[in-house]
Amino acid sequence: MTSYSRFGVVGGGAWGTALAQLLAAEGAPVRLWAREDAVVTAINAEHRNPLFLPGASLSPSLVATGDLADLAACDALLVVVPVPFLRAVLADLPAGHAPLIFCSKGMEAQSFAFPIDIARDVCSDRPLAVLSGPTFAHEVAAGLPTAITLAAADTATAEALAQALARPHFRPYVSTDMIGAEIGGAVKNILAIACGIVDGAGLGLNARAALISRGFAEMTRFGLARGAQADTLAGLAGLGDLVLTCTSSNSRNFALGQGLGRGADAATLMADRRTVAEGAFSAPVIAAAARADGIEMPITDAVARLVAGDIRAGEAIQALLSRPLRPEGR
Ligand SMILES: NC(=O)C1=CN([C@@H]2O[C@H](COP(=O)(O)OP(=O)(O)OC[C@H]3O[C@@H](n4cnc5c(N)ncnc54)[C@H](O)[C@@H]3O)[C@@H](O)[C@H]2O)C=CC1
Ligand SMILES: O=C(CO)COP(=O)(O)O
Repeated sequence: MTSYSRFGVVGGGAWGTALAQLLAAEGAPVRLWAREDAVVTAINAEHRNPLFLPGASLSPSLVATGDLADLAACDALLVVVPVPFLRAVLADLPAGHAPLIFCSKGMEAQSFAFPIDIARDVCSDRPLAVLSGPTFAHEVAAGLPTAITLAAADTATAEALAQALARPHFRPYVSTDMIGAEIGGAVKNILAIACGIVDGAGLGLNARAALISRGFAEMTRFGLARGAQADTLAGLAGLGDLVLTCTSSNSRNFALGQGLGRGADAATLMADRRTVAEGAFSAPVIAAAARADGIEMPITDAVARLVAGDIRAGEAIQALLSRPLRPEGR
């Protein structure tokens, strides 16, 4: 079995930093590329990332760089760049054949591409994998128990990467369903915004449970139509992550929804934010992709219209509640 020991991480936000720390915690050398000079300096000088992962102490074996060329010698790269910026960063990667493991959760505007599709366009000669599941960055950085889906095109690659990433408290479950893992993560971000809206508007726990179930039905309809496996959507990368981020204001998507539910407008909530709420980018994209495919996604559609500022939370809730009654299986 191929083994991987020199990991590089592309992206110095909360999740890239937490994954780099996971791999470097026992002293293994890990290289992390960050876009911000302040992140590179803080990681190398103080072993911290106060911009994106405040409170976490990082291993001295984690070394940051602002130059992607410094990742050329790595034998596997975790790519943790928000999807809207992914294509540009991939185009600047040094040439090589190291596998790319995609950890971002979203769909690109216009192209309707998931990270794996973007990689096939930009750097088709590398093995590709997806790492996705219920994984708050600060918990992984703190060494708390976590399980996650690791999907690759073939079982041998998925098993080799899972073996290299596994730690006593970090358990990757192997899959060959990359599209299922990508769709689970991208759609749950949108549904976390919806659940935050319900919470912010004080609509109660019954409403939240209804949204999680009906949201999962949307995720499943969209996923199956694009070739995802039902087991993946019902697993860690789908339902598992949906439950995590629909029930905690530690989720940036949920917290954004809470603001919308309290009546703030999306533009104000989105202005000047440094951290990402991928669901806000993905909602209009996935809503449009579903519409083009004739797939009903009313919750996703409502979040897309709210984020665009076309409607306020009260109107979105009213529209969802007044939809015609229907059989549960649809
Ligand atoms: N934070 C978390 O707990 C988890 C996040 N994710 C996913 O990981 C991805 C990255 O999220 P985080 O690390 O949390 O980000 P973050 O919100 O902590 O930081 C924002 C990131 O976006 C980058 N960025 C901003 N503008 C950019 C540009 N023009 N070009 C390239 N990069 C730019 C910043 O450098 C920074 O790395 C997202 O898709 C998110 O859904 C997945 C699992 C857990
Ligand atoms: O994806 C996540 C945990 O699995 C993080 O969710 P947020 O991006 O909503 O914070």
